[in-house]
Amino acid sequence: VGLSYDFYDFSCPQLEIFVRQGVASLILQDPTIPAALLRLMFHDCQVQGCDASILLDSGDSEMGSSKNFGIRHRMAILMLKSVVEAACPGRVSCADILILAARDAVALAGGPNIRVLLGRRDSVSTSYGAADASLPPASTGVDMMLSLFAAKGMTLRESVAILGAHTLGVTHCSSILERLKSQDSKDLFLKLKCRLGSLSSNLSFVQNDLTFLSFDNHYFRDAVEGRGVLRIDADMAVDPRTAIVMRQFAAKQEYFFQTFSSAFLKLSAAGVLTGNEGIIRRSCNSAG
Ligand code: HEM
Ligand SMILES: [Ca+2]
Ligand SMILES: [Ca+2]
Repeated sequence: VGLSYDFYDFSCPQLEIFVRQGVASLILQDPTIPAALLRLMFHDCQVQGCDASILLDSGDSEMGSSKNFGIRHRMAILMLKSVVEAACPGRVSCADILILAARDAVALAGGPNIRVLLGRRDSVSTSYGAADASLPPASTGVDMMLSLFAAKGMTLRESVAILGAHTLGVTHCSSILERLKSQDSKDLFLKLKCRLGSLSSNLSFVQNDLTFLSFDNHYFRDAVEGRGVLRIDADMAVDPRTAIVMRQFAAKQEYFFQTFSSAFLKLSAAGVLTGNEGIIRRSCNSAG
């Protein structure tokens, strides 16, 4: 696809060190940063590929889509870019910095150390309509999830593994209103956590798993025991296609880590701009 492991070996040999150290120092200020960076990567890659389109601040910004509710810390990438830009001016794309930051977020939160391909270029434009059409709604079920990730070349187990990203971070109660209103007893624990009254508040939230600051396989253990937070988390534990894989990941963290790593590579390489396509933005929030 035009991506390679050694893309910046000559043009910016210290790149991976800059990003790793930058993410590490951000985590000292806010331990929930890894969750934000990992979701940011998914929401970038899902809309016209991993091209840093989510960072553009034009009037028509992707952030205007309600599907991007809860996206945090886009500024972190702008900060990392300014560190990189000081040493390697005009040479490193925002899209690659975003992928490296997400990869480092996973590793620094205790997950696998994923080797990623580099050489992506940044988009010159985007639209919030594109984001609205391509991002999955909070109510996504197993069928839609599987076709979404099959389109990225993922196998069934890779699709289940990439959802293991929900081992990090939080879900706002306003994102699970359907489950909070249902009469189903399996949704009771969420009602207790969100407490009626503040249901639609943007301020109340639940942890995605018991260890929401650590990248581990607790997400799968929780889901298998009926404590999945989002509909997709809960449904994957009972759908016969995905339930077996969920139980395997719950039992064996190393197997989850390996499968997550190959899924991450596929997500981060799908539909990217390379070569002379796109540009290298000087500042990540504007196409210049
Ligand atoms: C069908 C697929 C998916 C759906 C429907 C989905 C949906 C959601 C929703 C609704 C939230 C909560 C937002 C909020 O209320 O603040 C969330 C959080 C999150 N998602 Fe997903 N997601 C999906 C796949 C993914 C993937 C593939 C990744 C990463 C590779 C990911 C990473 C995250 C993370 C880390 C959070 C926590 C964010 C934070 O704490 O700031 N998700 N997801
Ligand atoms: Ca994008
Ligand atoms: Ca966890």
